[in-house]
Amino acid sequence: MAIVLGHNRYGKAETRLVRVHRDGDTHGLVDLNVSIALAGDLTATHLTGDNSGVLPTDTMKNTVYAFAKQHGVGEPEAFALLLARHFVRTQGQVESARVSVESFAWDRLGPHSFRRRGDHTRTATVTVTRESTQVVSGITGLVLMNTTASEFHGFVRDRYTTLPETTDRILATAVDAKWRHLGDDADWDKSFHGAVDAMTGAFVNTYSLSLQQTLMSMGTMVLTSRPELAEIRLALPNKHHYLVDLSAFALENENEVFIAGDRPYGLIEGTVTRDDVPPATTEWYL
Ligand SMILES: O=c1[nH]c(=O)c2[nH]c(=O)[nH]c2[nH]1
Repeated sequence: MAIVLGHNRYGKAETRLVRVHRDGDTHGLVDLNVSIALAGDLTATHLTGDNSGVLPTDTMKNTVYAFAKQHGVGEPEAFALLLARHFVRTQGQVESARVSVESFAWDRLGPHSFRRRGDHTRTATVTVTRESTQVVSGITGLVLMNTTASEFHGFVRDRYTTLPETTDRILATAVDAKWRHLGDDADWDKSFHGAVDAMTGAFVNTYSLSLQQTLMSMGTMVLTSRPELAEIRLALPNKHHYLVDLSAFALENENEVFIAGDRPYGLIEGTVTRDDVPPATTEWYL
């Protein structure tokens, strides 16, 4: 009996690419998850660990980011073809390259502001006692991004701080918010949509020096435009987008090619309150 190697392939899975196409102040946005699998003569590495025919998966990831800079990113099919043909053309030992792309759709909110398409969840929690009624409305999973108009600098530096200061970064978050109503007979739909529009508008229109500042601006806009609301609690994950260092490939990255980070993420939380209203009757945001 002989044990033999069967079908095999390898590659880099789930390279998260965000490509910003800058046309002055107006930006385009492409958000992809790219997976690459190469197959061919890979017997040696499996049988003896001879890697002379193994293009590192790390290189495949780099190629995704470098091609995004060099060629831009249009339709997912076109970008996948570009990558797959490159690996087959340049690597003689590669017989087949499979490139799979997931493309996340974003709707435009402004020249450089976007909302990720897809469902967010509207929430409502009411607490009734013999003495009181409390209505709390909210939203989760409202994903927003500004591709510029966001800076972060002047922060504390200690011996463990490596974060560079920036005057131009992506600011992205998935809004998780709850807000407390003063009464129990509002026009709930109108109030909900008004609050969401106010939050979204504040995110889009605030030139941000920190996500904390943006949080305050969102809460303030909701309370100033919705007199039926007493306070709002916001939990904003800072969905980090890391600038890809393309200098090893003699390419400049002028805030165009980003790694969409998954975790860890910053989590900025805060309550914004009107100071002339009765306090909550329960721990309303838990
Ligand atoms: O807006 C931000 N606030 C922070 O507190 C923080 N911390 C960090 O690393 N990046 C950021 N960004």
